[in-house]
Amino acid sequence: MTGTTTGIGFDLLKTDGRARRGQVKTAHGVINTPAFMPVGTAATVKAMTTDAVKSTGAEILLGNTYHLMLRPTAERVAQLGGLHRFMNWDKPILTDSGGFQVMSLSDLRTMTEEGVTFKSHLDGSKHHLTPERSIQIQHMLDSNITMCLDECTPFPATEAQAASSMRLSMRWAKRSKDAFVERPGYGLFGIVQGSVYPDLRAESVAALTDIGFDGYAIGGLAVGEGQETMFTVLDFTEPLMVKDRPRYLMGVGRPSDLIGAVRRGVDMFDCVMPTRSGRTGQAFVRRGTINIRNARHAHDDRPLDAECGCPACQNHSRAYLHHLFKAGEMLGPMLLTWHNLHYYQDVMATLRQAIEDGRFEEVASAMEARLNEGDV
Ligand SMILES: C=CCOC(=O)Nc1nc2cc3[nH]c(NC)nc3cc2c(=O)[nH]1
Ligand SMILES: [Zn+2]
Repeated sequence: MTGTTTGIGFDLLKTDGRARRGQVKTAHGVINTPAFMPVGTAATVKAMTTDAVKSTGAEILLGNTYHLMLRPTAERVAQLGGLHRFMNWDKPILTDSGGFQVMSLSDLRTMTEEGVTFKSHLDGSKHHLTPERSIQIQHMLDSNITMCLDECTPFPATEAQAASSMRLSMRWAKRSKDAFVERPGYGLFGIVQGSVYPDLRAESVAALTDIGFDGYAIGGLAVGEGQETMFTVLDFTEPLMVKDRPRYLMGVGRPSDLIGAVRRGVDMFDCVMPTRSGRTGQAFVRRGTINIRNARHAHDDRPLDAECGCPACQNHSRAYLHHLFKAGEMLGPMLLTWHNLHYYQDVMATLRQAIEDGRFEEVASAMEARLNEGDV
């Protein structure tokens, strides 16, 4: 393959159908895949200490370039030794390029061939984000896995809109690659775009593969298209992707999304669902979801999930968690966040083991059936 970077190692240990069991090797340690990455937006996984995050089984965190460039700035984090030291997380970190969050969080932004100009949602200050600047920021953060600056094509988009958006992202991918400083144990991922159009997705995969990246993310999904469409796009995109590099599906998802995407050959995931919804009182459990604020939990002495080894399920009842949320106690969001992240890691560990044992389909379909049992 032309121009392959060698920063990040990837071993494909076993496959079972299209499901893959592998290991991503970085300067800060190994990531067992399929892997779920908790989102650590502003150098913190909200409501969790880094020890707590480690106890859930997470082996890699996601940091957000957009937030960190605005506050405390990449220069400050670099001055303090990089993001690992700044937040006391010594395992791998993946940072996003900022593109997606600029479009979803900032106001008054303009996109040009050069990059994106926007005003901070914090203080209205003006900022420019180009592929070169995004790569430089992620380098200053000492990110193990850097993401190209891309444009997440909005959904829905016409084929013409999706084509021009994807082709801009491909030009930015080349500029990102040219700006990236190669280091052993550090890598750069390209991002496949093309919306729901097979020819555009194929063109994007070919363009990125030709440039050569340590891994390939699948962007432009989990943007309102729905699970069925997302899986259809994976069905015609994944077979075109090289097998010896990790695949990363951004912004995904609920447990059923994770299971279906692992079945279709995805290795890495990130999503705010377990943390964000944990803070609002929604717990993900093996049989579906529980909204702990619902009155029916007020006197329920059972744990959220009897099979869960997390502190919330080991030490507390649903009634107690219900009380904490009703009382607005900060321990409520902490415990539900902890539970959700622990459960998400249990889902990934179960899928990894199932692939190793050659029982993926049996295990995955049993998990999917339980998720629909309801009456949790
Ligand atoms: C986070 C890793 C690096 O991301 C980027 O630098 N760019 C990028 N982020 C995305 C994030 C997404 N979240 C969802 N749903 C919640 N869909 C997403 C799609 C994209 C995308 O197409 N590009
Ligand atoms: Zn639990």
